[in-house]
Amino acid sequence: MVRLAVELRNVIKKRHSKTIGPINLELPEGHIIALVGQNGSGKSTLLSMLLKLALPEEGTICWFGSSVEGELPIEIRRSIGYVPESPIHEESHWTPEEAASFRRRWYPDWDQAYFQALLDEFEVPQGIRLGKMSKGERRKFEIAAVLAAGPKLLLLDEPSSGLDPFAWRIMIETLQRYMDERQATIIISTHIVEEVRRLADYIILLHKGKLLGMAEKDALLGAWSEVWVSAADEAELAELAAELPEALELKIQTPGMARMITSRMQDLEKRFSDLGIKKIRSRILDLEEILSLWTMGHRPELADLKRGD
Ligand SMILES: Nc1ncnc2c1ncn2[C@@H]1O[C@H](COP(=O)(O)OP(=O)(O)OP(=O)(O)O)[C@@H](O)[C@H]1O
Repeated sequence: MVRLAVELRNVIKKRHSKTIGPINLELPEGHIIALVGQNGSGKSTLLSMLLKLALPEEGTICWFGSSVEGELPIEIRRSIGYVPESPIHEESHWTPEEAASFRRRWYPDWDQAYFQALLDEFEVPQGIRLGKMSKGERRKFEIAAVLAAGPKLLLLDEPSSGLDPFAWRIMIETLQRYMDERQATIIISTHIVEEVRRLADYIILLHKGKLLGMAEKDALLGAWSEVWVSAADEAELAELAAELPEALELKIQTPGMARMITSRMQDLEKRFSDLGIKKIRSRILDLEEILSLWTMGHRPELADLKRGD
């Protein structure tokens, strides 16, 4: 049976005129889950609710199988690591070493050697105040410090914002290794499709406050194709449309050639040969295009944890 790190049931958060939710989600332990969606879709709000920094108006959230009334108990709070979109000001006058000695007192599993190794690998300058660091240097400190506390659940709000490509690669490898070695659950909000492609086991898509679903990344990759076939004119296009229920967004692209997209390429290929339709070429859509199609309403097959994914 799949163990859940977090479960949300009918969770609704009202933000002025905007409503985030209802959100129903089961987030499995030991996986990396990417939270994607356009600006303002509710990603940061969802992460804040997972820490009880924002409280939903409706619904319930369970952490590691327990729902919690009031504040998060200290043992649950300590098992969650959070890198917010903007760093907290309270630590800005400290050096990395001073901030670490404070955090060390709060997190019993703090691993100083791991913290130091990550600072070295990221080349975070030491001896200067966090508030004086560049955005990327501060981000690297935050990632190192959150991992050193040994969380079971890691909430990362756009963690790579400000990182150079070298640091970005270290971050990707570090998170992957951390998840593999500790069976931790990592929820990462991001706009970077390459990050999703490299890291995510599952993808959650939010759009304008609504949850569009959670899908397995591997099921999404390769799910959609763009296909071009010969079609003389609009009359022939209408015939194609009637004969090819698997084809979506069918239109004449250039004289003599029609373009379509499909999530049922094999069925379509068979139909082409049955009907004598001449395929000119096809290509598999990339993840960015698939997420855009999903946002526009072309829902993929969603993850079904009970099926044992
Ligand atoms: N503290 C707040 N008070 C009122 N409204 C808020 C607050 N925080 C966020 N909102 C609103 O809630 C909606 C969701 O915001 P949120 O920050 O969760 O989106 P996001 O998906 O993380 O966006 P981005 O990609 O830009 O970081 C937005 O319309 C935003 O204006």
